[in-house]
Amino acid sequence: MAAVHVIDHPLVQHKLTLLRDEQTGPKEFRELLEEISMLITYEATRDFPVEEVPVRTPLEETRGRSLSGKKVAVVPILRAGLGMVGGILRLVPAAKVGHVGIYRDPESLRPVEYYCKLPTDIADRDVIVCDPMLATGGSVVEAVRYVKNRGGRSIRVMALIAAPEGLRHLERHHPDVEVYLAAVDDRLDEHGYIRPGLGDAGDRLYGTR
Ligand SMILES: O=P(O)(O)OC[C@H]1O[C@H](OP(=O)(O)OP(=O)(O)O)[C@H](O)[C@@H]1O
Ligand SMILES: O=c1cc[nH]c(=O)[nH]1
Ligand SMILES: [Mg+2]
Repeated sequence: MAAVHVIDHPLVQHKLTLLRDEQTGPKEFRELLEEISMLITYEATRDFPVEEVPVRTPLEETRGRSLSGKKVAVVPILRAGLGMVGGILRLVPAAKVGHVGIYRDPESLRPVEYYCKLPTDIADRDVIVCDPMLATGGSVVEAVRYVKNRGGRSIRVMALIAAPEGLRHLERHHPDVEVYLAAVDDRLDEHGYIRPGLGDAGDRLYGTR
C-alpha cells in the first residue's frame, strides 16, 4: 500500500482552515496555497539524500551536508496545480517544471487532457506531481501515467485535500506513488466535489467564478 502522509503541523492546518473559508478571496487564497505548498515540500523532501561536503566558515574548515546532484522536476496539473509551484520552488529552486493540462469533465467526471510538456530528462529526476484537489483521482492518475510514459520512475504526489475514494483510485493504478497532503476529507458529493473541501480550487485561485 502506497504511503499517504497527512501533514498535521499546526501552521499547515491553520492555513488550510483559512483556505477553506468561503470569505477568503483569490489574493489571499494564492498566498496561502503557496505558503502551505512550501510547508508540505519540507516534509515531502525529508528523505532526499545528502552528501558530506567540505565547507570553510570564516573560522575554520569543516564538513557540511549538501543536496548537490539531486535532480527534481515539479509537474503541476493545470490550472490549480500552478498555485503550488511557487511554494515548492522556494525550497527546491533548481527544479525543472513540466506542465500537464487536464480538466475534469463536469458531467462524466472523467479527466480530459489538453497539454503536456515535460523536461526531456524527467527519467533522471525525482518528480513531484502537484494539484491541490485529489477528488475522484482521475486527473492525478492520468498525470502520473504521462510522467511514467516519459520514463519517470520516482514520483510523489503533493496535494492539499484528498477524498478517500481518490486515494484508493490512485493506489489501485500507481501503488508505488507516495502522497503528501494537508487533509483527507469525508467524501465526494454527487457532483464529484470533495466535502467539506474548499470548493473549486482553480476558480478560487483565479477568480473565475
Ligand atoms: O480527482 P479529480 O476528480 O480528477 O478532480 C480533481 C481535479 O479537478 C480540478 O481541476 P478542474 O477540472 O476544476 O480544472 P481547473 O484546475 O482547470 O479548474 C482539480 O484541480 C483537479 O485537477
Ligand atoms: O472539490 C473539488 C473537486 C474537484 N476539483 C476541485 O477544485 N474541488
Ligand atoms: Mg477547477
